[in-house]
Amino acid sequence: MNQCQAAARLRVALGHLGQPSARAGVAYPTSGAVSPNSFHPPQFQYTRDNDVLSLEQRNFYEENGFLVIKNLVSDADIQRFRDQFERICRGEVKLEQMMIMRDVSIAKSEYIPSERMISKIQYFEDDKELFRYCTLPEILKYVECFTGPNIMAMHTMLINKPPDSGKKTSRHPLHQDEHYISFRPSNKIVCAWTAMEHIDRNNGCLCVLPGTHKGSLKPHDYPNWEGGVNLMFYGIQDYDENSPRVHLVMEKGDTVFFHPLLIHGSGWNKTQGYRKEVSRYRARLVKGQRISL
Ligand SMILES: CCCC(=O)SCCNC(=O)CCNC(=O)[C@H](O)C(C)(C)COP(=O)(O)OP(=O)(O)OC[C@H]1O[C@@H](n2cnc3c(N)ncnc32)[C@H](O)[C@@H]1OP(=O)(O)O
Ligand SMILES: Nc1ncnc2c1ncn2[C@@H]1O[C@H](COP(=O)(O)OP(=O)(O)OP(=O)(O)O)[C@@H](O)[C@H]1O
Ligand SMILES: O=C(O)CCC(=O)C(=O)O
Ligand SMILES: [Fe+2]
Ligand SMILES: [Mg+2]
Repeated sequence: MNQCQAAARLRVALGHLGQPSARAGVAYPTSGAVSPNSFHPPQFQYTRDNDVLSLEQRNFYEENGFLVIKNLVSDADIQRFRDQFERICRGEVKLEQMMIMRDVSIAKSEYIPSERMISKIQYFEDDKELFRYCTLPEILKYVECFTGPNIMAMHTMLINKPPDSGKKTSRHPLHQDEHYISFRPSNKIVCAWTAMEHIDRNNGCLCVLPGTHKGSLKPHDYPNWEGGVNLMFYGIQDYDENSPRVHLVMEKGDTVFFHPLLIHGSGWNKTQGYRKEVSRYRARLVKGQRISL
C-alpha cells in the first residue's frame, strides 16, 4: 500500500474567503420538477419541495442542520479522485488557480512534492478530474434539496488531514463556514462533504453541534491553542465545552450535507494515515444571477 492509499480522505469544499472564483461560476441545469406527492406545508425553511428526501430526512435537516447520506459516491469515483490527488502530490499537475496548503507544523520545512506536504487543495475548478465531484448526479440530486434548482459551485476543496505531530495542529476549530463566505442567502447554500475512506474520531472526523444552523453568525478568532494554529483556521470565540457534540463516523462514499451556519470542526488525527475528503458548496441562481452576494 502506498502512502496515499494508506492515507485518509479527500475533501472538496467551496465558498471562499471572499468572492467565489470565476471558475466556480458554473451553473448546472437541474430538473426542478416538483411532484404533486411532494407537497409539504411551509414550515420547511431549510429544505425545498421535491421527491428526493423523505419526510423524516427533511425534518432531521430542518432540526439539526445536517444530513448524512450513506454510500452516495461510488468507490470507482473516489478512486479517480484519489489517483488525481496523487498526481497533484507528485507535482504532475499544475494549475494556476489551485491553492495548496500545508499544516503549520511543516509550514517552514523544505517543500518536497508528496502527500506528506499537502494538507489541503482549494480551487480545483480547472482540474477536470477533481471537478467531476461537483458534477456527480447523485451529489447534485441532494444539493438541489437544499438550494433549489440552478446550482452553482462556489468553492472546491480537498482536505488531506495529516497525522498529528503531537501538537494537535491537525485540528480544525469549531467554526461556521459563513465566516469565510460572502455570498448569501444562507438557507440556499449547502456544503456537500464526502468521506474518501473510513473516518472516525481516531483520524479526525467532522464534529457538529446539532441545531446551531438556527442561530446567527458568531464572532470568530484564532483559538488560543498551545502548539500552533493554522493560518485562516478561525474558531468561534464563545465555545461552550458542554454543548452537545456529535462526531460523524463515516464510511468511504458517505456524504454529509450541511448548512453554512452549522457549527462544526474536526478533531486531530491520531493515526499515521492522511485522511481525505472532498466537498463543496452550492448556491441557488435566479435568472442567471447569484442572489444577494
Ligand atoms: C468555507 C471554508 C472553511 C475553511 O476551509 S477554513 C480554512 C480556510 N483557509 C484556508 O484554507 C487557508 C488557505 N491557505 C492560505 O491562505 C495559504 O495557503 C497560507 C496558509 C496563507 C500560506 O500562503 P502562502 O503565502 O502561499 O504560503 P507560504 O508558504 O509562503 O507561507 C507564508 C507564511 O505563512 C506561514 N504558513 C504557511 N502555512 C501555514 C499554516 N498552515 N499555518 C500557519 N502558518 C503558515 C509560512 O511559514 C510563512 O511564514 P513566514 O512569512 O515565512 O514567517
Ligand atoms: N476551545 C475550542 N475552541 C474551538 N474549537 C474547539 C475547542 N476545543 C476543541 N475544539 C474543536 O472541537 C471539535 C471536537 O473536539 P473533540 O474534543 O471532540 O475532539 P478532539 O479534541 O479533536 O479529539 P478527542 O477529544 O477525541 O481526543 C474539534 O473540531 C476541535 O477542533
Ligand atoms: O475536515 C475538516 O478538517 C474541516 C472541514 C470543514 O470545516 C468544512 O468542510 O467546512
Ligand atoms: Fe467548515
Ligand atoms: Mg478533545
